[in-house]
Amino acid sequence: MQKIHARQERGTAARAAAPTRLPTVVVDDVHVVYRTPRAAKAGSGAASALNRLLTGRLTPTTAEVHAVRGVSFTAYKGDSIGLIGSNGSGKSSLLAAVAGLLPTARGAIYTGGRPTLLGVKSVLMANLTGERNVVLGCLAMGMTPAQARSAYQGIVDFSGINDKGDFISLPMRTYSSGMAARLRFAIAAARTHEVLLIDEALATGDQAFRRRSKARIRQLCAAAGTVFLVSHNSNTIRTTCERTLWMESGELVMDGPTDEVVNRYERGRLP
Ligand SMILES: Nc1ncnc2c1ncn2[C@@H]1O[C@H](COP(=O)(O)OP(=O)(O)OP(=O)(O)O)[C@@H](O)[C@H]1O
Repeated sequence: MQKIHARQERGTAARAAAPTRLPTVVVDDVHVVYRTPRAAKAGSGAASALNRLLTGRLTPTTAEVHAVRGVSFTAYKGDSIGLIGSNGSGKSSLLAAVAGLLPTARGAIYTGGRPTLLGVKSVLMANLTGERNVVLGCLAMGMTPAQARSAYQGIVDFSGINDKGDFISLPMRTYSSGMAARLRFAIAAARTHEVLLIDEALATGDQAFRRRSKARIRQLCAAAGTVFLVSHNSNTIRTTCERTLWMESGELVMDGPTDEVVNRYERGRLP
């Protein structure tokens, strides 16, 4: 993945001019295609499937899913961008491609900083305690051990994990999916990110946590970066994002001010 090197305007003329918006992510005609091996269809009954397994005569073919189809947009520093669309429309695939975790079949993605993807599926270590995961997460984000120690209590408080007992000293596998999502978000939100990509991580939190995370996202945007938020909750998108991208069948069907885009989406009206 290439990087954008934002031009530093230093001249007097540049200072006098209207402030330029710095691009942080440029997505240019991007396509994402999954290729998954699958057994050939010949004979769909249980007997022939068993026969193929026993004889080892499985004929592999490749299934292709064209998840993202020619998407282009530019995100700027300070943008908070919602990503909406029906199930399977390609939102998570697009975010994973922006994060550099999925290759693009065609097109290019340029980012001005290292993107951080925070998703419901991103892994914390299930057998380690919440406490250990907080420290490891901080170190993984580039903090020094001393910085991790000083960030620790703030992260635990923000996550609300210990509100009803000492859960932070229990292994992560004992957490509900909502608790794990809250801890993941609290760890990621402990430092500013040039580009933060959040995939449904807020949806599982309770009211109080959602309020805290929305406020934190606004701070993160103001502090420096660009935040992308995938959510099926229109209200979360409305209160968190100023701009929204609407995807359907892998294509970007609308990109504009959140109210405009979400209103149309809720009425099911493609532009
Ligand atoms: N690992 C994978 N292998 C093959 N196909 C995949 C894979 N992940 C996603 N897909 C397919 O890519 C398409 C887009 O999926 P994606 O998860 O990006 O959509 P989404 O808009 O995030 O969906 P949702 O709102 O349900 O989370 C779907 O058809 C899905 O089946």
